[in-house]
Amino acid sequence: MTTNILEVSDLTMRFGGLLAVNGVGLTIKKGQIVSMIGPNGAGKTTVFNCLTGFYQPTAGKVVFSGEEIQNLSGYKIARKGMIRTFQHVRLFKDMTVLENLLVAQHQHLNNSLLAGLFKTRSYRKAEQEALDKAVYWLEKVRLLDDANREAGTLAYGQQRRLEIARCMVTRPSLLMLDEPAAGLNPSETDELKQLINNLRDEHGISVLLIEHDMKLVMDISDHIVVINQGTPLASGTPEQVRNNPAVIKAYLGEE
Ligand SMILES: Nc1ncnc2c1ncn2[C@@H]1O[C@H](COP(=O)(O)OP(=O)(O)OP(=O)(O)O)[C@@H](O)[C@H]1O
Repeated sequence: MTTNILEVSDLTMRFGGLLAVNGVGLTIKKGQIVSMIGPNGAGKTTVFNCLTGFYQPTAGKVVFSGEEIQNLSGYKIARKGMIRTFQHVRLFKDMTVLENLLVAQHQHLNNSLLAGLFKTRSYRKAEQEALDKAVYWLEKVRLLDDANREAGTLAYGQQRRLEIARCMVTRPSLLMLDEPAAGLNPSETDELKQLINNLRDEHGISVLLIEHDMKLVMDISDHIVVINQGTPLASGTPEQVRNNPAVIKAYLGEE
């Protein structure tokens, strides 16, 4: 049995004349934290969009939990356990913090309209489980005291944590975070690092991270993939990537 949760090979995405992603490959083993780095416009978010079904890749193969998914819709891929956040926070800002987590779970529940109307026993049980899970994750991301606040009134760092909780209530096996540290101060970034490590260590989650904060990337990653102008440039451990002259020139040298 494979220990790889994700195997991507020759991933290519073309927008008209622009080759945004050109033959990218990456592998994530179960329980690994893998980061994808590269200069602005390198194609990182486009890779995310291809993996999660927002875009249909022009070419390439994506195997998730042993199954090819490159032709599936985003909805089906999410139900298989690949869940992402976005570069810019996307919460239901007029709903409360708690409601955000309940809505996320309803999108994954299989209850019929009739079961909801008549509030059957199985419906009530599912509702209670959803509530318990929301409370569990709110505690984990230190937002339980804010459960009844409108999500839009939270500080930015709290909104970022709520986004992660919203992913986690759907029980993903692969969590994909698009620049989760953007806009966070150093102590919030440190807290984020602990949270991501905890998701892996206590919940067995694999993580794919896009991030520009090099300290976070170097501290947290088991493996790093570097892309430049859509093309794979290097991959390896943080140590190997940090010392790779091509990476230093293309990316770190820009800092
Ligand atoms: N829907 C689209 N249509 C046309 N071009 C696109 C589209 N999405 C992305 N691109 C282009 O693809 C290239 C890669 O963009 P992408 O956002 O994936 O880079 P990135 O590495 O995530 O950048 P950043 O670090 O700045 O977020 C860019 O040239 C971008 O303009």
